[in-house]
Amino acid sequence: MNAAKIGVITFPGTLDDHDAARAVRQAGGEAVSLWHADADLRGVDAVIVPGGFSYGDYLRCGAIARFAPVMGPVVEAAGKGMPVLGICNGFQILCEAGLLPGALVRNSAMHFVCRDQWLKVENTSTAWTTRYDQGAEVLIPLKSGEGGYVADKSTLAELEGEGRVVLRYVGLNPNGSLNGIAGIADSSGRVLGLMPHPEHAIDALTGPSDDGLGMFFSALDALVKA
Ligand SMILES: NC(=O)CC[C@H](N)C(=O)O
Repeated sequence: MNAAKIGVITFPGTLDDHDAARAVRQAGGEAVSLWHADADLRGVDAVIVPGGFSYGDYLRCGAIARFAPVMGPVVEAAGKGMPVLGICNGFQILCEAGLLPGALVRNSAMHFVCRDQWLKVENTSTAWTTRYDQGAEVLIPLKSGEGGYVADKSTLAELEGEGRVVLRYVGLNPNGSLNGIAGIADSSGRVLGLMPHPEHAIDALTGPSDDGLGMFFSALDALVKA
């Protein structure tokens, strides 16, 4: 059987596309490079919008990338159930694109945060989290300047009520995110955005853990079952 194809988008200023592609391969998938100017998704089964500084973070993180040609097909495919993972800058882009609610704003301490961060997995039924145990605590690197998750009261209540807060910071809240939110899903559970970087935690030898790999395995499981 052919490996499922997971597209990894590169925008000008993207930083973590290679690590995301490596994580896909390590989990047994085929990583397909997508370029910001692509008009289609090259036949992929899922998409990762990776981290970095797309378009230099000008204006606001993710605010320009959301208009990149490739994002049209991503939004359309997500609407039809394609699994989409937005990591850090990718999460910011998915919020700007309207695939996920709310926004990411400057960290409460007003400086860039780079640390290994404990997270709690609160929803194991999304396309990207089935490989985790409910309530599992995982150690994943976080490195961002605009990582504070905000949303209005009714959106927050909806996210909490529907179990769409998938990941929450444990121990401390590193960026002032409301309710300690580190990652959320859309209502289908197939689009996930998170600020920490699972693609940087795929090898216990180089650290800080291999806790991130489960996300890539989960998506590949979901694609096999689809
Ligand atoms: N690691 C990242 O993707 C960083 C995202 C964005 N540039 C920020 O600083 O918030």
